[in-house]
Amino acid sequence: MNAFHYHHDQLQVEDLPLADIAREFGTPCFVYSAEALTKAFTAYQNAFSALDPLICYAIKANSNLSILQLFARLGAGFDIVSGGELARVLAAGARADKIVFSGVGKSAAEMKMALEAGIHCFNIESVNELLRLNEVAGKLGLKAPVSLRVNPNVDAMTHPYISTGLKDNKFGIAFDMAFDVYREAAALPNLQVTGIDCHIGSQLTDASPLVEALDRLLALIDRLDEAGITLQHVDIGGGLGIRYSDETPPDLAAYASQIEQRLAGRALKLVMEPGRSLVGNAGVLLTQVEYLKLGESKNFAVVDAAMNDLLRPSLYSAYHGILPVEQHANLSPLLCDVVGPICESSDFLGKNRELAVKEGDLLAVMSAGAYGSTMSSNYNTRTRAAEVLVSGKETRLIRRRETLDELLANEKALLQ
Ligand SMILES: Cc1ncc(COP(=O)(O)O)c(C=O)c1O
Ligand SMILES: N[C@@H](CCCC[NH3+])C(=O)O
Repeated sequence: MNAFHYHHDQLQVEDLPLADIAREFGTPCFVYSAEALTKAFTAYQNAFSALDPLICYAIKANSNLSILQLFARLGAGFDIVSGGELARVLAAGARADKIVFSGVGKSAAEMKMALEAGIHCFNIESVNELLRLNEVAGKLGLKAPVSLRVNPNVDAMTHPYISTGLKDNKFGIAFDMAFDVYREAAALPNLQVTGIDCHIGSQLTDASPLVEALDRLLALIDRLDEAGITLQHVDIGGGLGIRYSDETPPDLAAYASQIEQRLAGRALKLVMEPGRSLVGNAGVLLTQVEYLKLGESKNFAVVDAAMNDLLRPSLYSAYHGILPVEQHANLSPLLCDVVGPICESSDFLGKNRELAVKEGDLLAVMSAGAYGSTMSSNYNTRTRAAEVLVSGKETRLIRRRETLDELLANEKALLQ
């Protein structure tokens, strides 16, 4: 059964009505199912078990410390993109040697932090980054483990803003330049070349571009091997999509078997960086209808969550299902846009939805576990939402709702 399901007319998470959570913790509030998170992670472990991969959860999707801790306990490694994310995973109890560090703009200070922590490897995205890391490692008297993030120029066939593996994207080292950059890396004294990496985009609903990218990497790995540069791991990134409405995400077992076939007989450790597919459908954003506003050409359900809580609809015109927490059989549905209180026309969570709701009702914005709370902001001086983790009937507040005092503190202290 889906972790979020109706029991009679009540939408529940696991064994608990979402209405109970709203009553206890208020709205807007992110609610996550521990069971759904666990199932998503173990599905990866099971599908790829023959390869014994290092599954590095990409924490940009959801970096709540309790969620990181849950994954760490299941054996996850982590993919990070900043010193802040490094601090988070270490605070959650991650093993440093299971951390990979991606991103195009690593500062010297971030490199130092990660070197001192002893991470698994740096995914290097440019020649100048390579030179900087060599210098930073040299000053510390350390050798930095590196893998080059290669841009394979493969079309991920996803939204242009979240496509990362094409020539025009800022990410990775161009495929045709990669061989020479590897030779440069191998000649630098404070680096140890250990692997290769790519990540071509997010919310992929077809796995074939991922497999095509791997084929390109394997050809390069063979060429490097002939030149005396032998890699120990191949990191195939993340990117597997989830169902937001009617998409059919790639089948994990079928994807795993294609990877398995390609890695058979090779002494290469598999590393992966899934984000969305581990957390996306394990969370919802719970919100309350403040007003129903009936207009001439449009109706609106004005709710207490907004684009500052969940930016995806505004940023990518992304679709998220919106379900009433209590179903009313005798209420006629209203065709409306579900909008927040923010002063932007792009502040919507859903458009043209048929909802049988009245003021004061609760709504669940579905599939909000990934890129929800992590992309939230304080726009319009709105405090960040609470986050609650549910297991069976048990709730755990895993992030307190931000207070206005906390929000103002950094400025108040400097008032003249
Ligand atoms: C380098 C890197 N790895 C992994 C991910 C995780 O991707 P996804 O959430 O699509 O699995 C991202 C985000 O797209 C990324 O930029
Ligand atoms: N933030 C995006 C995905 C980008 C992934 C980061 N590389 C989303 O909500 O879909």
